[in-house]
Amino acid sequence: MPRTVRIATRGSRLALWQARWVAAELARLGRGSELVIVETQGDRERLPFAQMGGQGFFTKAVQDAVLAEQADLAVHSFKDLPSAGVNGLTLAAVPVREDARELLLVRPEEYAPEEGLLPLKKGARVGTSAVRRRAQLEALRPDLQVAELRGNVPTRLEKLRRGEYGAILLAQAGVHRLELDLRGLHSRVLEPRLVVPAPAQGALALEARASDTELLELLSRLNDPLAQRSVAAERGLMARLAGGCQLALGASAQVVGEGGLELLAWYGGRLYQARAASPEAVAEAVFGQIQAEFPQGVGG
Ligand SMILES: NCc1[nH]cc(CCC(=O)O)c1CC(=O)O
Repeated sequence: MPRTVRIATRGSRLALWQARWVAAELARLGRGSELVIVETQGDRERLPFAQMGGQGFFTKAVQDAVLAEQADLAVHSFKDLPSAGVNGLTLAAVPVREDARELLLVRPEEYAPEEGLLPLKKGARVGTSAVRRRAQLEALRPDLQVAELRGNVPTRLEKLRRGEYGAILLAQAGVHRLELDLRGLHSRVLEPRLVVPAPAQGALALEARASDTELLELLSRLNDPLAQRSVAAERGLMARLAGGCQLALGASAQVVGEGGLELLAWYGGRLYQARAASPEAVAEAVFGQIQAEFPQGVGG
């Protein structure tokens, strides 16, 4: 009998949904699993992200559980994972990706389809905690009042329903996976050219110990090459800009033609785009464009 795989995950509804999805995929491959729930710094502290020190608030404790052999497999929202790898762990698979696009949810009284770029009344109060979302919203619609919003996906929706915000901007993937009830709200999925999603948004990262060859071999069967290549391009750009989720960077890659990649990025108030044959080449091409635009240096 092969051993049961212990899956380390955060305890949020979305994280549990994702871990259970991986458990179901493992069951499909004939392997049993159990969940090991880990509380992370991001679950304990409710500070705005910009005020939290370090990186990997949502991922480090989950990785530590695998390194300490309290679990075998870490399941993360890929976009929460810092670019720097962790010694002893390997990215084992990037499964089929959910919709990577952003979703704007609007209360009826703030909805204004005729307002153009975003269907929001002038001066609407929009909730988000991501520096990237704030920067892109302010660039698109300087009239908006962007307000800090923390909490898990269902909590954010609850705060919108209570009227604390006129609208919120979040990942379509989380709302989709949790099948949240959006009745009574206007919802608009935003194309990447309008609001560029975070690198790796909608993708999962499956990490295991580098020494666990038996599990790495099993997990490789959950890898989706299209998801892996698009994420590699987006994160390749993020790594070159030396940033984590605190960086106001949007990046969205598409596999085009015969395995080529197109990468769209938003950084410092403008859009960039390139096509190339590999994730590394397309990340390098867009990085070059950004460097040319910011000769004093980028990142930080
Ligand atoms: N930082 C929180 C986070 N991490 C992953 C997701 C959504 C799911 C995903 O992108 O895969 C979210 C919520 C959000 O941004 O709305």
